[in-house]
Amino acid sequence: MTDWPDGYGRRLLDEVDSTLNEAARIAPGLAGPEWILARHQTAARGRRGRGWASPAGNFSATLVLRLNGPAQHAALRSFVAALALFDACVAVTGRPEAFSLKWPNDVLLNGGKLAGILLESAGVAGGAMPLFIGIGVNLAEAPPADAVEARALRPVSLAGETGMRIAPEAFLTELAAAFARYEAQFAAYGFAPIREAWLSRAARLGQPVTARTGTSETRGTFETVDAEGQLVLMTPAGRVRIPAADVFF
Ligand SMILES: O=C(O)CCCC[C@@H]1SC[C@@H]2NC(=O)N[C@@H]21
Repeated sequence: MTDWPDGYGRRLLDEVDSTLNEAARIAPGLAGPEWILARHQTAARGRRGRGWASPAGNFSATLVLRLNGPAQHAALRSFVAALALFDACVAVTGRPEAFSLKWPNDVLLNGGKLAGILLESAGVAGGAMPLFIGIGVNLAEAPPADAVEARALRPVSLAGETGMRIAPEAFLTELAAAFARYEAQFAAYGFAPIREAWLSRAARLGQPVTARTGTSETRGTFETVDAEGQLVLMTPAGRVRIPAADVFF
């Protein structure tokens, strides 16, 4: 059985608007990192202003962290969280080959989108930056395919793809333990080992992908992720580094 990691708090809510909103409300009173898990969210949000379906049975949580390091390290926590999510998925299913990571931080199962991460921050308070890592996993149910953009990957659920029913509380224990391990590695050795581990689980490495930023699109071969976490594409016009985008396969 996996132990809850030392130094991390947790609270369980029946219903909340969004665990990200709850994180912002409680952060000023927290002394250390805290996981907030909600059975149901009434106003969950996804990346780039999109909504996020959050029915009971799915995993909906936010980790509140206080960061003392350089501001650019905050965004790299999305790779730490994605790796932890990957490991938690493997821990509960025993199927490492079924999962992969899509830049910057989606978890795929059998090639469909299983989980997403949304990072938010709340400005500097007392020298430490509060960072909120919102994580949603379709443990029980996935939204219908027509609820996502035309070129987006099909949404999948863990139950639908594997027949396994995993309780959000059990998933949180695995995720919190994995996050604490990778966070300790990040604190000790920086981004390099996190980057290597992320790349070894990456979907479509060496293959053509399209990165969309606003209204412009860049098509190229997915070469790597650089030391700043940027997507590196080799295009006919040369190597392009992309700090933030939606990626389509
Ligand atoms: O668009 C994505 O891929 C990111 C989805 C993030 C959803 C999670 S669910 C818990 C937390 N609360 C929210 O309102 N959003 C995040």
